[in-house]
Amino acid sequence: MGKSVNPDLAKARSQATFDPANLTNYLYGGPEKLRRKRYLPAFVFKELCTEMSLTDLCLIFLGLLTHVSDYLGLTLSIENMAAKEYKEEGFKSTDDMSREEAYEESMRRAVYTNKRVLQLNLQDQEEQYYFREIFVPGANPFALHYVMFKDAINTQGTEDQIQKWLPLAETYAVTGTYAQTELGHGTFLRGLETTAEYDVQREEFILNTPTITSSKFWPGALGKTANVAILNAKLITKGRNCGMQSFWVPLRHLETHQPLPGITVGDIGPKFGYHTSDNGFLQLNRVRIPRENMLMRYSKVLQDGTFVPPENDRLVYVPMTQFRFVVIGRSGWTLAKAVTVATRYSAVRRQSEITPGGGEVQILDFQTQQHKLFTQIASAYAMIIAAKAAKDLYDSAFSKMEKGNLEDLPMLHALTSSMKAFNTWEMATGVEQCRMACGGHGYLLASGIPQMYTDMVSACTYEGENTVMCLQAARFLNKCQEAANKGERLPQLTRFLQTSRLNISSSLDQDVDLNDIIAAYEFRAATVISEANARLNAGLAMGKSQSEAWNYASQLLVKAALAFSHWFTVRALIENMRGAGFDNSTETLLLQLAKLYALDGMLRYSGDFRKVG
Ligand SMILES: CCCCC/C=C\C/C=C\C/C=C\CCCCC(=O)SCCNC(=O)CCNC(=O)[C@H](O)C(C)(C)COP(=O)(O)OP(=O)(O)OC[C@H]1O[C@@H](n2cnc3c(N)ncnc32)[C@H](O)[C@@H]1OP(=O)(O)O
Ligand SMILES: Cc1cc2nc3c(=O)[nH]c(=O)nc-3n(C[C@H](O)[C@H](O)[C@H](O)COP(=O)(O)OP(=O)(O)OC[C@H]3O[C@@H](n4cnc5c(N)ncnc54)[C@H](O)[C@@H]3O)c2cc1C
Repeated sequence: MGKSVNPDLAKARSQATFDPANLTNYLYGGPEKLRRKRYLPAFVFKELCTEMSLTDLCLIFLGLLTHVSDYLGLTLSIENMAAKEYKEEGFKSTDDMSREEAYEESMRRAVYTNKRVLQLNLQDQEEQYYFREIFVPGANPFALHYVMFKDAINTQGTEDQIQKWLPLAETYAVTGTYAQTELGHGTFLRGLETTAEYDVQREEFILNTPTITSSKFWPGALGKTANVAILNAKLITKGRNCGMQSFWVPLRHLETHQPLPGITVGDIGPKFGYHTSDNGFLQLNRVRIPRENMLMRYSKVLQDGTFVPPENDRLVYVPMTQFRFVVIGRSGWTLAKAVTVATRYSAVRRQSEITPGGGEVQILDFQTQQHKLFTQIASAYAMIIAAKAAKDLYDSAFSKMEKGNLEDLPMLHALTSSMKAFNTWEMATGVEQCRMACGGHGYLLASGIPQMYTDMVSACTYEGENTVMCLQAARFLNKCQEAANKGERLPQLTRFLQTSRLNISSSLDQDVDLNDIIAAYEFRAATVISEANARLNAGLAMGKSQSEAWNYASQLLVKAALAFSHWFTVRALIENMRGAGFDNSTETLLLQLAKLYALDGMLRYSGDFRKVG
């Protein structure tokens, strides 16, 4: 039975000047990926919410036959799925639940999806994500398990450790978390106090949180869900502090789920959002783990306690860099969801008149409403497309790193740090704009937008607080500026510092040329980076130390990192829209959207652009 679509919405859709399928296929990576994305959740959702009749099964089976090559496994597993095992009483909204009930509801759904992902043998990370996102729309109690816990094993573990631990994680024989942040330190990792002291007699590490501030605090799933942690601690061996290392630490008994001896663990309490994630605390009272539990891909502790340092002590940070890419990508999709809700609402909401007596109009007809929403549609596209461009850079750099070539690590760290800050701040602002564009109904939890905000705005804090991440990127940009000042060769990504010139051909009465837009953003970034460098050097000239001069210039350094990210985003958007092979009508529209995004950015940062002429 087809759902009836609101006539205003149907009318708005009928006026499209392009075929949405072209765009959807592009965004999801092609018709095949799109079909899988649509099919899997819809199929299993049906399994959840209705009694699966034999007729249903036959229809589905017949329907699947047309894709038998892809879905044979899925089809066959449907047969054994007919059992009532997955009959649920349907989904209950968590909006009216207590935090405890909401956690349990999310846990029920997450366990269900974990089982189905295994039964359907979904190997593709994206497909797993689509699947889970439909059933556990809020914070998933297994979020850390899916991402950072497994990534840490894969990137920090030896081959033997990966062979031993990854199957346990993949089959949920263990449920993991990534425990790094402490009550006293989240940003300043060199300040972490948890220790892992090597006992050469018993070839074990003794893990200890010696002070209240050293208690692990914030890790997701620590409160109730996880029974193992990848835990970061200061390694001490032969009396020497060897810096932060990662360890596989059992937390709870695998059968009883009770905390193990020496472990005090629990939930940190209510939060602004992420209510269905049990962020917790952990205290370790001289807990012993075998030497083999240190993740030793890059650094090692030999039986006699000798520490073998990594080739680059930043490699221990790779799981954070990897997860920053996830955040960069998901920020655009989060905004895309919010602006879809707000735009649809604006097509069906009739309020006030434009022409007196002319009757109430769709609020989408107000230019102010269009400005609120179309700029956010453009921003969502920009972030999604820039994230793809950044990921391509990441993949090529990461494949070099896996062969031992670490030359791109600084660029990668700078790119992930600045883009994570830029995208999450833009996402937070954009989602809130979409909420307000829906008036009172945007304030209802039923709109879905408030939870998107309260859950996802935490991404401005976790995985590297945004200001700190901008300053990290600024370290790299400032070094490049110093090299540019000396006429030295720069990494490809920052060569514009030496070449950018302001030779804009567009004049105000012409339709702006896209190349001029890229040139303007490039020149703005080069100018702001150069100004930050000049302020730093002015601080040094005033007799300040390097660190005092850095602090003196830090506000400009943050601006430099954001201007760099903005340029990277505008360039990626325009270049990808031009080169994507769309039909004329779609390409015209997308380039119009790219111009809207870029010109809106110039208005929002008009100070920078006026200053650079
Ligand atoms: C809206 C979208 C949401 C999407 C969500 C997606 C999915 C949902 C699922 C899960 C979400 C749920 C929960 C979220 C989980 C969150 C998990 C966490 O938060 S884990 C904890 C994260 N913590 C941090 O990120 C800590 C940040 N701090 C640091 O990284 C460091 O302390 C530092 C700020 C970088 C400072 O480091 P340090 O003091 O050691 O050194 P510096 O002197 O600053 O730098 C030295 C040198 O090292 C380089 N460097 C630093 N880090 C890295 C790195 N990662 N990679 C490479 N290089 C690095 C740095 O550049 C310096 O180099 P140089 O300039 O040459 O000297
Ligand atoms: C929802 C959520 C989930 C999380 N999940 C996990 C997890 O699973 N595992 C985990 O280990 N951690 C987790 N965290 C912790 C998170 O990683 C930290 O909160 C984050 O790293 C920020 O550290 P902090 O809280 O100590 O803030 P602080 O660093 O204390 O930041 C406070 C202020 O100080 C400023 N500041 C700090 N250092 C500098 C500097 N050098 N220069 C200028 N300004 C500075 C910041 O900009 C900020 O304005 C989570 C946090 C949240 C909110």
